[in-house]
Amino acid sequence: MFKTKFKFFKNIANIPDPGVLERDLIERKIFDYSDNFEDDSFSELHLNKPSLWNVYEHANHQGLILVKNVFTRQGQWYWISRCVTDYPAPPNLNNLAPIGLLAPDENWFDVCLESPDRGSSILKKLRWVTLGYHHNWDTKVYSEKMRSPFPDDLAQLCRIVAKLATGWDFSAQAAIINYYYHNSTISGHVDHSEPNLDAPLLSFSFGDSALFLIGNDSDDVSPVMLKSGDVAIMSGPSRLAMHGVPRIVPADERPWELTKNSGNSTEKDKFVIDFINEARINMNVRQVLYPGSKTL
Ligand SMILES: O=C(O)CCC(=O)C(=O)O
Ligand SMILES: [Fe+2]
Repeated sequence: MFKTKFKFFKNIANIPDPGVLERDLIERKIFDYSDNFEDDSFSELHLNKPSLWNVYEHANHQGLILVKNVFTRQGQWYWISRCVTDYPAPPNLNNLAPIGLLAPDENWFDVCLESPDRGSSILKKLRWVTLGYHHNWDTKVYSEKMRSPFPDDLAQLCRIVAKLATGWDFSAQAAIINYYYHNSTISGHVDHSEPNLDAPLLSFSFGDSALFLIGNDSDDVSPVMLKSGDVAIMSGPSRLAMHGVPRIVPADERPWELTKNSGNSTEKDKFVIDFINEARINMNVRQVLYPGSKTL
């Protein structure tokens, strides 16, 4: 059962060797991109040339695509900074305002940077931020009344990655930014809130690694290691698979670090580096609507 495997892999002593995990990944080609995208968007979004990307499909989970080497080092830094400094700002929602730890008009990052006392008490309490159509954690139903603008840069990133890795014309309309610390987990679940369940779900990992578990049937639950810069895509037969993260694993390298940040970095940069050196960030992006629809 998923729960049994989840409990097993929660124990860091049971993390499989990298070689064992990689054995199940089958190399795939990227889709044709020659005339789809401007070269400029690759540099603006800090992406490596697609010829440098490594695309895999999981041998036991058709439609679970893993893409590596998508981002430059600058790119990892850029997206981590967006998630730490910008995306927690209103009108995006977060887990701290509903429990009174932030005012609705406050950005978690500003409070952490400017009010050290309050900041230290909420630093590692930020667990999620939602963008676009806000995920409703109680009803799991999206609503037009709970929608704010979706960031252009993230939408563009998703359009390119989905097209090249799966061939889909993806429209990013909702995202959960998940923040994890050493003992954080996300238990097994299926993401089925989106009216359009044909579109893939895109998941970007930064910072510490995650042991990700996927699979519905007892003998078929597989562990996959998600490292900083990896993109996992749940598409086709894997779109509605049960999945979760039982274990955060300290990163064995820090591909987000730039030499510029090790020396005379700003207060803001220093905060971001200190945060991500002890955390994992996951940008979990969904298309909600069918192509051509503008509202629910
Ligand atoms: O953090 C991850 O890799 C998975 C997060 C997730 O499954 C979700 O936000 O629905
Ligand atoms: Fe999920």
